[in-house]
Amino acid sequence: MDKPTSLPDPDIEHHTVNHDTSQNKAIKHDTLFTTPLDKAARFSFDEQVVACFPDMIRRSVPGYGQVLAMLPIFARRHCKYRQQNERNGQSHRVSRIYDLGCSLGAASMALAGEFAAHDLQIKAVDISPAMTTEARTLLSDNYPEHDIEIITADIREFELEPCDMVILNLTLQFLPAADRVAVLEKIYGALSVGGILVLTEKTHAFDEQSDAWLVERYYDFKRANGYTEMEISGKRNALENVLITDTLDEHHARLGEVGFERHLTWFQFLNFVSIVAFK
Ligand SMILES: C[S@@+](CC[C@H](N)C(=O)[O-])C[C@H]1O[C@@H](n2cnc3c(N)ncnc32)[C@H](O)[C@@H]1O
Ligand SMILES: O=C(O)C(=O)C[C@]1(C(=O)O)C=C[C@@H](O)C=C1
Repeated sequence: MDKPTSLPDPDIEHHTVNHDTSQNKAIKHDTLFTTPLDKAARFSFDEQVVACFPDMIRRSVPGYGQVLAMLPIFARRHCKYRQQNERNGQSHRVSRIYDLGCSLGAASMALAGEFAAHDLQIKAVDISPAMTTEARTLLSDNYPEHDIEIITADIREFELEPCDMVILNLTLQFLPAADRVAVLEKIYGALSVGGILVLTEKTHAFDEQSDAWLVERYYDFKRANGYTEMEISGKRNALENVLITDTLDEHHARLGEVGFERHLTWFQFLNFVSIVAFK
């Protein structure tokens, strides 16, 4: 029997793959780590990663599609059209949402797909020009009527306007540990009362044995999605000191420290978690 190349993920087709095929671009299969690489080579969000990113993230992040699918559901409850927006010379009220570390804009697309164009203003920010160039094309091709701005910037230096929802989907883990509090403080300061931060991260467990079990089952997940031993170890090396995980407790402690009174883990799949923090 043929081995499956990926585990089924009920929501993923709708939220990522379709958007790429809509512009008749074949999604490149992730083959980045199929050949031995220089051990010192670091993972970076460059053109090569951009070309296969939808396939890579779908096969590498357990629950990615489910998390994206819940974003518009959370937005309906927490975005109350609080921000004033100028468009076509007219002023009206919208909900402002930030997608920080947007990559190809999958979270923004999940939101745009479930909201009328005039209800949302989305600002999607990423430090990688390769990502934002492609995201701009994808978003404008798929949602030409929506108010979505794709910005190339470092979220550590980027100023946030008042907003109702902030998404940090697998982004905080790529910031130097020392910079994480300041970014979360800025987000807390920009959110309106009633607004939310959705923080999704890869984590490690404090207890070594539990962590070893989670990591091994995560590699099993990758194997089941068609990755070879060489690909798994090549990516692990490349991500070392680039993707730096915290424990779930550290995330909650930090959210409390910056001012969020209530924050809860609403999703966990192996070592990947998503937290919602309420202002
Ligand atoms: C795993 S990807 C995020 C996936 C994306 N949020 C999604 O839902 O598909 C991490 C992204 O964070 C971006 N990033 C890393 N450091 C950043 C920074 N300081 N400022 C802005 N973006 C950053 C990377 O360029 C990369 O595109
Ligand atoms: O492949 C891994 O080990 C991962 O941790 C997956 C992960 C992530 O969590 O951000 C790492 C890099 C790519 O951006 C896509 C996903």
